[in-house]
Amino acid sequence: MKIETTKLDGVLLLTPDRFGDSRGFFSESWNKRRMAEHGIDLEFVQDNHSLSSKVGTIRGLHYQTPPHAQAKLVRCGRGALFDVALDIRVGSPTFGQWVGAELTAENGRQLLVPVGFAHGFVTRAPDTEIVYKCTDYFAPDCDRAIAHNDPVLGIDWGVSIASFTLSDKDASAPLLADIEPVFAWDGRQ
Ligand SMILES: Cc1cn([C@H]2C[C@H](O)[C@@H](COP(=O)(O)OP(=O)(O)O[C@H]3O[C@H](C)C(=O)[C@H](O)[C@H]3O)O2)c(=O)[nH]c1=O
Repeated sequence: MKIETTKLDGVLLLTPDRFGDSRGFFSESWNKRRMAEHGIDLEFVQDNHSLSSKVGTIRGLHYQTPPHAQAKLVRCGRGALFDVALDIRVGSPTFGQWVGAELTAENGRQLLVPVGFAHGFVTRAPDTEIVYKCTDYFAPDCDRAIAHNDPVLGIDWGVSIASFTLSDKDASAPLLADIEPVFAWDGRQ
């Protein structure tokens, strides 16, 4: 397992080992005990799986508010996507900053998105499937969105396309400056 830090505290890139043979490969995509040995102690309760047919489909940026805030461990099951985590912890030295990583079925990379961060992705291949683990259950009343094209955030999705494919919710999501602040930075670097 390779674990890489990012410029955002707690947002990690994980690359599980793959054991190849003449049939293909085997990989443990999540191992609670091994992750705890690396100081990553998360209790996942829900797995999500979505298919996005078109290149340039954006889902996000989303988060759930307390008491149902979610940390997520994201990977790509088929195709390719660019996954983004955005710091929305008020008082954080990296508030409003984002990091992104290309996750593909081929590279097997995973992005760990802690509580206090919004999450979104854009597809970079047709029929891309994302699978991710969540530390709390879906709570529609706590479901929130931030505009993928907020000019202050300046997220470079890395897909040159005339128009992205978005849900109505995402097409009308508020700017970061207009959301209700619900996460506070805990002061640890
Ligand atoms: C998130 C979720 C949705 N749903 C139902 C609600 C809707 O009827 C349908 C589609 O929901 P939504 O349009 O919110 O799906 P996405 O746009 O893929 O949302 C997700 O996209 C970004 C990338 C995320 O990180 C979140 O997990 C989540 O917000 O699935 C459920 O039944 N359970 C769930 O956990």
